[in-house]
Amino acid sequence: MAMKLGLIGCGKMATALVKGAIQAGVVNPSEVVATSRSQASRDAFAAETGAKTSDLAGVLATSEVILLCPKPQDIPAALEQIRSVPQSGEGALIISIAAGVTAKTMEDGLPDQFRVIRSVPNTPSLVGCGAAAYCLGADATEDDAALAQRLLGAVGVALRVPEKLINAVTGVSGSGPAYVYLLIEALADGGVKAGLSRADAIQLSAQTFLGAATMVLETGEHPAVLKDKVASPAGTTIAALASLEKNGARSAMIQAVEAVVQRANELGGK
Ligand SMILES: NC(=O)C1=CN([C@@H]2O[C@H](COP(=O)(O)OP(=O)(O)OC[C@H]3O[C@@H](n4cnc5c(N)ncnc54)[C@H](OP(=O)(O)O)[C@@H]3O)[C@@H](O)[C@H]2O)C=CC1
Ligand SMILES: O=C(O)[C@@H]1CCC=N1
Repeated sequence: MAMKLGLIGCGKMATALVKGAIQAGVVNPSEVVATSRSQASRDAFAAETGAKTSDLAGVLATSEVILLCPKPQDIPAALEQIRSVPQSGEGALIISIAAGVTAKTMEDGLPDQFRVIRSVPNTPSLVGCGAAAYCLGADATEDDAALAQRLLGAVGVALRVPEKLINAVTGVSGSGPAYVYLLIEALADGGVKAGLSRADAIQLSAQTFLGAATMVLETGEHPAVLKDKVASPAGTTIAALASLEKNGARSAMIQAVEAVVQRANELGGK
């Protein structure tokens, strides 16, 4: 069953989610209606997805589920605009994707008839490989949770977590693709330094990340066990691992997640 999906804000993350959901068959473009601050963004979204666009009132009037997708700093204005539209009927489920912004902030800023789910998707949703989590606001129902699970789960893995862990999710999987792109590029740089062409190095590097990630997910083995299977005694890999440890690779990643949690807390007003 397709869902009547609305979007408030249709930038990069919204486009990735909706295109992924359309490809997965959980959303039909003819039942998606989006609004954004600028006409240019609305036009770009319609061209990318085949969805309709409208003003905010049109989105609110026709949608069962609304993805709220402005930047965290733009959420207060978006909530104010929603409040200024005369409401009738039972209201929709609002699924926010804004980093750091709490469910309570959204509930306090929305008319009473809206229910809220707070989520953290990521851009690989575009290719059906998303990693997302969500939590329920005070008035969201189990049916609402099932809807969020169906939408986010159609484009990858979707976990339900308590809200206190949502910023940690942002640190691992919401922002995570950016760290992985940096690592893919860096590994390819190493290959180029050792003589590979840029194109070959990027392909080998990206495929290595894909293969290693697939091994973790499909074998269920702990990453440390899989790592040990690559590292021969007195071999090449252990020399590289020693170099990575010496240069703080592991602690750099842990600190990256901590930095996200701190920034998300700031964006959430903590
Ligand atoms: N990018 C990512 O990987 C992820 C992003 N997020 C979250 O997703 C949200 C969007 O991020 P991203 O897609 O990267 O950002 P973008 O800037 O690409 O998209 C934000 C969109 O919101 C629109 N917008 C701003 N204010 C309003 C408003 N009042 N009413 C309607 N539309 C509005 C903007 O409109 P216009 O272009 O017309 O000015 C723009 O289209 C953020 O809150 C971010 O924290 C979460 C997980 C991952
Ligand atoms: O960088 C950001 O703030 C957003 C949230 C998670 C990924 N991108």
